[in-house]
Amino acid sequence: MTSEDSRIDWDAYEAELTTDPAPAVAVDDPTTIYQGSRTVRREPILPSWVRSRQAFTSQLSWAFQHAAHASGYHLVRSPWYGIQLTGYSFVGLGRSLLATARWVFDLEASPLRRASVRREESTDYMKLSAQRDSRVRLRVTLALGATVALGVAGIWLANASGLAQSLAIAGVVGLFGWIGRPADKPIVTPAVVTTRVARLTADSVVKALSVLGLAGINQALSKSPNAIGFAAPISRDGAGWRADIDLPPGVTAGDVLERRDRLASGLSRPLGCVWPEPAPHIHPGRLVLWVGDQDIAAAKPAAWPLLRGGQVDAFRPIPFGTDPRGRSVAVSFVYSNMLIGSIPGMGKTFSLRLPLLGLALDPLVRLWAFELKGTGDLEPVAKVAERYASGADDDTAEAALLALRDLRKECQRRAEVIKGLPREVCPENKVTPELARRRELGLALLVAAFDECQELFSHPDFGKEAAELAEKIIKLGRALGVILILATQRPDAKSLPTGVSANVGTRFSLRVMGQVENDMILGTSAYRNGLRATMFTNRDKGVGYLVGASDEPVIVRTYYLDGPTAERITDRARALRLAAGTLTGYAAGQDTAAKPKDTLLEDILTVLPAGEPKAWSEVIADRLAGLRPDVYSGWGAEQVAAALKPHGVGTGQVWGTDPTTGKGANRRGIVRDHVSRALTDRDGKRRRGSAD
Ligand SMILES: Nc1ncnc2c1ncn2[C@@H]1O[C@H](COP(=O)(O)OP(=O)(O)OP(=O)(O)O)[C@@H](O)[C@H]1O
Repeated sequence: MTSEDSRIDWDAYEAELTTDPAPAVAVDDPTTIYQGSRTVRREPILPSWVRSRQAFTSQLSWAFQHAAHASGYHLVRSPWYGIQLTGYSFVGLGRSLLATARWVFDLEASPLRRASVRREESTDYMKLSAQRDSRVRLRVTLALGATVALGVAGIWLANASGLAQSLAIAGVVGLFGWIGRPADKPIVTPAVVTTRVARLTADSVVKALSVLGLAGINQALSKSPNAIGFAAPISRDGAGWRADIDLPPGVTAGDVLERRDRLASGLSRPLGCVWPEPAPHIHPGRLVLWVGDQDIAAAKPAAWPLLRGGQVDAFRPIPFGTDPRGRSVAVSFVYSNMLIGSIPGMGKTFSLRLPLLGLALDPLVRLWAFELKGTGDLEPVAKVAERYASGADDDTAEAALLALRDLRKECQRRAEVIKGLPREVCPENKVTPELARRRELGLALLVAAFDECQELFSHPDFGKEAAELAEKIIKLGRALGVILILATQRPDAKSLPTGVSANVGTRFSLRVMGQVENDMILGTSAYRNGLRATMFTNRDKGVGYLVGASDEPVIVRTYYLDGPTAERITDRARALRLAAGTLTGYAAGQDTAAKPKDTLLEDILTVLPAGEPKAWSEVIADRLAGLRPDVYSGWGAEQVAAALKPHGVGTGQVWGTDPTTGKGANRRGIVRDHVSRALTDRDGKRRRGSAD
């Protein structure tokens, strides 16, 4: 710990940050109360789409889109409907004339009359004939009246406007066409075909569980067909069915999760519809099975709520994705760092870019972005980033390392600022929205993203120092408004330091291949607790387990924002920043990502005069801080050793005298000759380089 550190009670900061301000996104229905063995379920008074503004607007927009779709569909087909109706109208006219004639001449009673003739019942026949005569007389009069009325209407129509004539002709053709239509062939085909999804039943669930090949389930079922319990009736939940299952003793939800594909096969549903989740807070054998009506991978991703416009408050959670049930899931970057991991090509960069775009829409948030693969996927963010670098080379890795060093210093500066504030302004010793808004304090959220961070952490020269710095920043920066977002495609101990992976608050794992990677990203024991990002398939792009954003881990499909959309968002964010006067650094054309000139070797030779061949590293660090406090303040022996390593200068045991105790001791130190030799080598190389 450096002298700067000792003035700050870092542990106190840590202890105060035990609560996560992100609002809970309940996976399990909170209206379910468990009363011993009985489950009582309170049905909500209002349907969920009325209670949530987002659900209400989505329902409304669905209705609108449905109506618009149906109108468009029928409008396009209306000429064809007209042709068909005209054709059928002749048939309809014939049918109508025939039916009128049958009615006028009472033909429906003629079989009765013929029967009375056959039976030679003259009284019956006389009665029927008399009835027919009176009926026909009345009906002929009515028919004549109707014909006269039609004739008058025809004469009026002949003199009416063209529009009235067209409407009348369309009406008559439509009416007769409708009457003449064939019974087996509808003229108007439905615009929306509703596919009925089979209801999820307890029987189908038990059958599907019994084909998983799990001995525990099969043995239990052979003893009792009721070995699989249901904690609550299977019910509709969002656009799918939900079953709360109690697996037989000894079987865990994780066992089932591993066989998600077999479960889907047993249920005869697409894999992307079948989402088993553990509920370890109830017990390890509780499985919450959600079976969606639609394959999540095939479904159109929901639109990002921030797409439409407006500004963002970074102290509120940023919309990140939707759970399989279609509910929005947000991630808070206040007091919480984030780690994203997966095998290549599953959507890490998209998942990292998404919150950066959201945070960019808060003009007070300072953004640093480093993309160590060199594909330029974070390019849209560069327009608003205070620091930005992209590349798979050493220079970019070094720029990222320098950024970490500066973040560390920034943490120390912020801690000093906060310490100096009156208790009533800053009672909890951490950055609040009010403090972040006071620009003179410089406490606005500073979010630094490192995509493909394994390139930095496994770098032969910078890796060790970067890992140490990242761990410190992750532990201490969050209270001070300095937040890291890291994404890696190689989550192993070498590429993702355990000090880093153990301390991040929010974790998002897209598809990974094994338990070790799974637990590196989602946290120790995640796999054992049934959180298995191994169950995702190659089709599940952008789909992962999100841990730490809410009380319960949740499966999330990230909102999909492609490159052009990201550009549009950062254009908006840039305009907001220009208006607020917060566009600084790289985005404002100042090259802050450029490395400051490295004068370490010269500086060491300055503080270690020729008459002093060796000195302890800590002594050198103190002297360097005296020489250039802006560059070296806060450095200790470790930093000096790490910074010298890329120059090929190592440290060794050096005999010296402790200035405070006056006692001699052997400690790690530097030999002046090594430094001057490294300087000569470097200058020689530079000369040769410029000569080439
Ligand atoms: N939410 C999403 N919905 C649908 N497709 C997505 C989603 N997120 C990402 N994808 C798709 O996944 C592909 C890979 O995304 P991305 O480049 O972020 O992967 P990656 O994990 O960073 O890959 P690599 O490790 O190779 O850099 C993209 O082309 C994108 O189309």
